[in-house]
Amino acid sequence: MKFSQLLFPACAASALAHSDAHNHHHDAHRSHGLAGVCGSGALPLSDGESTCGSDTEYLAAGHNDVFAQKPLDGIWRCPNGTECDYAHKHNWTHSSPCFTSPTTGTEFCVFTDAEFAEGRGTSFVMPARRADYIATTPAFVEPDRVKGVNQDLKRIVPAKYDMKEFPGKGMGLVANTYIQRGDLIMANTLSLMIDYRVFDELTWDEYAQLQAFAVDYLPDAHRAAIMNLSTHDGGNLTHVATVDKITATNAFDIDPDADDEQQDHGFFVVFPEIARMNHDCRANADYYFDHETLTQYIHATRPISPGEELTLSYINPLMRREARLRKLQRTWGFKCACPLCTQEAGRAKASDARIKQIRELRGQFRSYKPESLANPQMAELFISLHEQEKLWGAMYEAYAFAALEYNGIGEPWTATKWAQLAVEWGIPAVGEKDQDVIEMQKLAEDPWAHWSWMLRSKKRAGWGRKDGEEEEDDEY
Ligand SMILES: C[S@@+](CC[C@H](N)C(=O)[O-])C[C@H]1O[C@@H](n2cnc3c(N)ncnc32)[C@H](O)[C@@H]1O
Repeated sequence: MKFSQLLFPACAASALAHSDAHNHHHDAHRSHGLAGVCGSGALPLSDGESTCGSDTEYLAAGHNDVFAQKPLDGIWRCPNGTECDYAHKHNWTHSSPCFTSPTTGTEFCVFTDAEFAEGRGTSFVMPARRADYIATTPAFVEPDRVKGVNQDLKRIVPAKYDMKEFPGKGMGLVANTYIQRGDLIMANTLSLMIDYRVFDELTWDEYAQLQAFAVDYLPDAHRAAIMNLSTHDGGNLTHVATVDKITATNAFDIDPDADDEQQDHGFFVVFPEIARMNHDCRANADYYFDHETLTQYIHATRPISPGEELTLSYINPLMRREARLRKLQRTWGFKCACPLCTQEAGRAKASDARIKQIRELRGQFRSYKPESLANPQMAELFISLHEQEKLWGAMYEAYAFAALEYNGIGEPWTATKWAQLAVEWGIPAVGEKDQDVIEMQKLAEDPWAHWSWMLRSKKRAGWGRKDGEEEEDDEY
């Protein structure tokens, strides 16, 4: 799931898993000026337009290369100094209007490629340099990678769902067939991607205009699908204000990819078909964003019967009932009436107690200090608590912790069993490129060679420590 971190010790080569705020329906209401999903720390390397060195111009290069540099002699050079001729700017159908931030001098423009993904189109609101970087991803340069992805505007395979009205919730999606756990329900390339900085650095008039242009430049059917989306509470608004309400009600927060130089600035992203899914604290589907295909994937996290509503969790599901109700009311403006939020007091209390215990246990698993109490029995309890709580989207994480705990005391076969389950449940929930999934694949392949092998035992016994050396304070 996207709300926790399955953290591996800092000493291990494995990268960290998802950030707390990774790719979810936005839970910080941008118009209230709360920090966006990715914060707004100073950048080591800012936009080319504003702080690029005077003798060097940076442009996005091939997606695996970082950036090519153009010195004054006019020869494109890759970061390693060799000449490269692939640096280019994307040929956008539209690349205006623009507004400049008075605080940082960063210029934000609308960029639309109406031909993207077989003519579905896509729009960005961000600095030119960032849009050009995104246009070097495989979704743009290898169009076959996104061929047939969007079924909603050009359907050639039957939909697994219908749209219908749900009393008190507006429209929603309902399964029209039996869907197995792990099945793909739908996928969509992004329609509108907004750099979160615009909400802090531009005025409402400016950023609302940019959003409206970005929507208006899209091909007609696509534009109509966005303009039909819910504004949550309706109202008689101008076109610009309507678009702003639509993005606020329907956008997902998405973190930058690992190669994006502007790591601190996340995105606000709209996928109109996926946005029809309503919230449930124990959702039957989960989502992840793939930066190579610029596609959001939705998979079933448990078996779903025809007639069941298809749901996503808009918030971190590991919150107490009261906290969930408050968060959904404050950010989304509705009183949660999902089965978990409306169960009778005794069961709600028991659920809250399980959630508390899950959070405590996770703290133990994430620590590799000798005093951590984590052990395989606690990991088995962790799995059971996830099952009792119906946290299907997070099961892979529970299996992964069990794999690490068993491997950590030198039980390779049980560790492999849990690692394989983590992979099997992780792929539909977070995608095959997710670092946790990759780590579990490595563990299952060779538990003895994995960084976690005997790590708990070693830490507790103080193995590998020289006399007088302090136990390092692992930072997670
Ligand atoms: C992303 S949209 C979901 C689709 C929307 N129902 C529609 O008609 O297009 C989010 C909005 O749907 C409504 N909504 C989603 N989940 C809900 C729930 N569990 N209970 C009540 N309203 C809900 C709220 O108005 C929320 O602001």
